[in-house]
Amino acid sequence: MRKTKIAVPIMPISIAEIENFDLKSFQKADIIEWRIDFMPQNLIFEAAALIFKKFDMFQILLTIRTAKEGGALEISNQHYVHILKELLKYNPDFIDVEYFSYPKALAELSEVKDKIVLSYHNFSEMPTDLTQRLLRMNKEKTAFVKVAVMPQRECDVIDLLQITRDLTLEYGRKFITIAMSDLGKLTRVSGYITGSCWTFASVLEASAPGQIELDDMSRLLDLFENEA
Ligand SMILES: O=C1C[C@@](O)(C(=O)O)C[C@@H](O)[C@@H]1O
Repeated sequence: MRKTKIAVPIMPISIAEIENFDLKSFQKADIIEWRIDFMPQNLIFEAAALIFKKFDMFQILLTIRTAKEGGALEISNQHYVHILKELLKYNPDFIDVEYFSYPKALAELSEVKDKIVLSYHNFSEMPTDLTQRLLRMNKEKTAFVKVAVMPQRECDVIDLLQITRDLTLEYGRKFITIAMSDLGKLTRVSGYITGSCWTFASVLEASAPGQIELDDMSRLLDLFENEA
């Protein structure tokens, strides 16, 4: 039984693109991450009805990756929370909330704290205060805490592996940590060692540097996590 869940981001920019997704391509995924930030805002709620219907056999993570954290959308706190609150009617399994960029959002979504993946993304570096950030996020007692950072050197990757293991031993399996780019690829398949409980893999296109294609990811996790 695989330990690490595989999340696959989808980034449709039109209704037709949603209708054309081939579900067979996603069979090995556990979670579908809808990257809402790619969808034209006037189509978000029409798209939601289609996505929750089409991917009803998967767990669904809602993510608005804002421009503040490497995403495609400039958005106010009020609008960020409004969209996420409106989409609650589809009963998503998980909701990504950018903790440091939208500090008011968590309190405004507190009724669904058990669905929240509290997140932090840094596409420039692995910040020296990452452990402090993770500890601060952990205190909010959300379902998961997720960071995706950009390593500049090998020791950044090794440090992230160690930080993840240490926090998991101390606070339990609730951390999702990723070092992006090719340099960081090891962190995407090391959950069996570090305790990082999800990984993100790609179908058709990657939503971040270093993502491994879903079929390869599935084979790698089977190799690392399933008893011979
Ligand atoms: O936070 C993450 C992780 C990610 O950035 C990655 O590196 O695979 C991909 C994003 O879509 C997702 O929201």
